[in-house]
Amino acid sequence: MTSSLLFLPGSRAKWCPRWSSVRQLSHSAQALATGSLKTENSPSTHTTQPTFESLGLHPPIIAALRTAFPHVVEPTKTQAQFIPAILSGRDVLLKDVTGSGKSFGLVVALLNKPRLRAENKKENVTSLVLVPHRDLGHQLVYWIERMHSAALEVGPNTTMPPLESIVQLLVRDGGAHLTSGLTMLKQVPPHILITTPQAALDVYQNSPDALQLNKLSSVVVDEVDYLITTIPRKDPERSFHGAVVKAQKKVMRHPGATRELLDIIYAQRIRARSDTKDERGLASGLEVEMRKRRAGLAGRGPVKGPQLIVSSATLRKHLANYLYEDSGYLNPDGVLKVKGEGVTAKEVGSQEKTVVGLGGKNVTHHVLVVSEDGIRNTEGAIEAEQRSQEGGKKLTADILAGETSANDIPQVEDWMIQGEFTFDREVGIRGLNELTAYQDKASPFDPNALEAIATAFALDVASIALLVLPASAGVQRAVYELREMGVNAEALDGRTAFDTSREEGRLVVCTEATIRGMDLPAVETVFVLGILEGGGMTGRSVDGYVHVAGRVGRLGGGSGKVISVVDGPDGERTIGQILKTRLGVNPVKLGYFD
Ligand SMILES: Nc1ncnc2c1ncn2[C@@H]1O[C@H](COP(=O)(O)OP(=O)(O)OP(=O)(O)O)[C@@H](O)[C@H]1O
Repeated sequence: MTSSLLFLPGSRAKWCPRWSSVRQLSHSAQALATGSLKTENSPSTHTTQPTFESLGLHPPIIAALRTAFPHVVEPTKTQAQFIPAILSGRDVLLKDVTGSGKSFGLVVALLNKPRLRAENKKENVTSLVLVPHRDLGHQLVYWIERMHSAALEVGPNTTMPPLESIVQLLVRDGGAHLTSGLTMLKQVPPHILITTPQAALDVYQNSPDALQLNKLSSVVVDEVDYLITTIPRKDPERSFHGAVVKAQKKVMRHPGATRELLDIIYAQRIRARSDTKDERGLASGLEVEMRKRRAGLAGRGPVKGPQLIVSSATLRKHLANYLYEDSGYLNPDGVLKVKGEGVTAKEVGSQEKTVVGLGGKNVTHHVLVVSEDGIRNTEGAIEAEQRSQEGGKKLTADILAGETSANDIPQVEDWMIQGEFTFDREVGIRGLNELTAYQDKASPFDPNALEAIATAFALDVASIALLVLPASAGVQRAVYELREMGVNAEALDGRTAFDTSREEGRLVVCTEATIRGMDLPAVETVFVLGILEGGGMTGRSVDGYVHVAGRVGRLGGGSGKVISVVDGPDGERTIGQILKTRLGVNPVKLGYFD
């Protein structure tokens, strides 16, 4: 196996240091990577501000990065911790607030990794990146595309691999993953393959050799808590033991595409792990057995397998424990656990020093309650002036690590464990005018709720707003209803979402499933219809709110509004608990609904 790198202007010898020499570039990067510097929760261990150079990234990649994204000058704290670890091949458990640059940093680090080649010099897929939905895939590809074009700009006479040999996206769009997608994958195995777990599994089942899962160098699971369902560990002191065991069994019966893939990729690690493991009760014993069977394992083997990186803003304890202690996916020696503290506004060029998360200091949260009687602010909402005196709270992912309660046992619905979410893109192709089918069918949406959203959109939004629906709601139907009310609404489409030349004054409709991890810096307001993640007061609904709210005020610098629209006393009580009790946020009044 030999290595070469991407973005290689001019002579490879000049621009393509081997990884061993790259590591010598920076003592601090090495120390971070090997764990001899304390990294978890301790960004202050740096005496000097880390730079992309000091982390060990290659100069051509840094040049392309800064040309394509002029606002990205130096790494965020969290990037400074995990980029060296990724470059050195360590496994990483990554948790930091929304908008702290996790996905972006992952992409940059993977680009920098040595290109994997087989003995016969044929290129292999180096990194497999699993994302929960196609639009996040489009976003990651878009970032790489921009860096690729910038690299050509920086060095127009350079030898540049074509984009498809750097990155490919494999999703189930009309079955393309098994036709043109598969053909391309076989012809030109890309350095980075971005895919939804279900599409990857289909390809594996159809053509096992195409993905070369046994040769990968890295596997990334982005938004891991959306892709892997875990159940809080049973607590014998509590009365909900039966419910836990039932939920665990359901997850084991339907592990979801992500676990199935990881079971295949990490078969050897799992075997080594399960051979030495104390089986601690029904759940783990049964689980190990099921997974051994799926992986077709027998006998003892060495601990091998590609580096695994998992990431989310909301990585709850039971998932982290599962990954770390039970799954067998991680290499027990030297996993780097990054638990970030968010991004300081100072880091992104503001004078403010407050640590921000959940959209941060300049993001306000609002609750509208709708009923037959009209639209009102929630009881107890504070005046905007009062809120600005209080200032923003320090909200970090730590708040979300709360105790397990009976309510946190998720209702394991099929959509939660399938690992792929789809919606009909036909509307974008045919045009909404042809959608007459809805005319004769009663709307599933509360007209008062849509009216509240339409009114707030008209009064409040100058640029782009998001409307986030529960996962099972019909996006196209909501678009239709809103258009009937005169709102310039459209369904989220990752292929066009980043086109900044498009007109503003748009309401982009999506579900909580299809907005996970999306970075749309122009979004100034997020509307949330109802309570997400099943409707009740659970850890998942808190996390759901955090992810959705994190679509505004990205990287701590921006401002914005998150407006929840609920109906009835239950909805009002639940959103109140999520905001005030779990997240420590006071809802603020929207003056025009007084
Ligand atoms: N080092 C940096 N300096 C300035 N901006 C950055 C830096 N890294 C990333 N960004 C910007 O921050 C934004 C958020 O990045 P990204 O989507 O990677 O965050 P995230 O932590 O993955 O968020 P989420 O948890 O919501 O998925 C992007 O617009 C990206 O351009």
